[in-house]
Amino acid sequence: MTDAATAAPALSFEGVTHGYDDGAPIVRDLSLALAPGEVVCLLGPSGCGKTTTLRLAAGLERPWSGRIALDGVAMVDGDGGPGGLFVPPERRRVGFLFQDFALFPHLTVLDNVLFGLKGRPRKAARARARAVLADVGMADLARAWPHQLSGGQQQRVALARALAPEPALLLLDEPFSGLDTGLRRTVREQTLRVLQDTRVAALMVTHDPEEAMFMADRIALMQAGRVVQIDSPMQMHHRPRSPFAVRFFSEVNEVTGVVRGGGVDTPLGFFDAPDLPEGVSARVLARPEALIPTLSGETAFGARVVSVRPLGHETILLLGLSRPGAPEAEELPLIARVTGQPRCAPGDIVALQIEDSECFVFPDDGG
Ligand SMILES: Nc1ncnc2c1ncn2[C@@H]1O[C@H](COP(=O)(O)OP(=O)(O)OP(=O)(O)O)[C@@H](O)[C@H]1O
Repeated sequence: MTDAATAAPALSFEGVTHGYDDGAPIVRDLSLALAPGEVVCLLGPSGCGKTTTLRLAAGLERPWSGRIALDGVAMVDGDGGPGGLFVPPERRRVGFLFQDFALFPHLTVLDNVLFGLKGRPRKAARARARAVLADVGMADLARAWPHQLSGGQQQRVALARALAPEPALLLLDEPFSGLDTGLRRTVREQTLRVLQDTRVAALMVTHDPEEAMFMADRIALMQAGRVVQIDSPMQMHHRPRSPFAVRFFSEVNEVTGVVRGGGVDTPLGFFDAPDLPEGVSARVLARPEALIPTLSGETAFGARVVSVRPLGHETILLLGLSRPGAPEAEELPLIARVTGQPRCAPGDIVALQIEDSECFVFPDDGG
């Protein structure tokens, strides 16, 4: 067995519930465990409780109930009452990286990193600060002031400062959202490399599915205070467990039908549904890339091209699926995403083929 399989989790939440003031709970009975060195992204819509979860791990909030442990050592246990265990933030070995970096403007890069190393012998602290600045590729700028640095460089210094005290866990809250698109990609890659090199476990909040897919060993998808699915990015993509998990990652086409003969017949064709009982209503979610339009192909479905939106290496097609004899106003609107630039134009009729591996069938329970 590997170390990761035998060691205590770097962070664990067991049945943690928390809210603010007397309001409804924001985090609900949440359980989650990060293996040593693992990067987990908390992903979910605005207000679902991601930042609250991070603040609970940091000790900035005391939960109403549940247990939180770092490296197997309890930090919080109990119902939040005076008798329960609660280790304050400064006594948890946790580093933070938040979106506005907040470097101290009156301290040099080196002194910013040294700030987190107070209490260590001076010489050892300087050696550690220089080593961690080298890890993030900022050794040459140790004497610079924050205002002399680009946004990406400032972010790397903030990362060095967070990692300098050798935290057991790094907490990142939307750390790249203040950066513009090109820089964000570069800083994201550098940050991931540093996390992998230092093997620190990290819990990162993001609302950007692409960022979570890129950064995470596992994605914890949150909805209304609960983790509704936790899986690797690939599992999340190939085996979404709910309509919510499909919809959160992209726009989707949705059609419904009733299960008959082991499958469901819909306007987009017949889909196998071996796990659903006969006679129940089912909902099929087809990602835009599941719809493959061709100008000449043989298919049961003809769709009218409503608009063509080139995105560079991909094109989004808005289509209208007609039923024989039905007026245009009753067309079913569909969205397709194709690689490159198709040769069709608005008004063309295209034949649609459906790629089943990008379609998912769920019971239609209104969710
Ligand atoms: N200090 C607070 N006092 C009262 N309510 C709060 C406080 N902090 C957060 N909330 C509420 O808790 C809910 C969840 O907030 P939280 O910041 O955890 O969500 P989030 O998923 O991180 O959202 P976002 O992506 O918008 O940052 C929101 O409705 C928010 O208004």
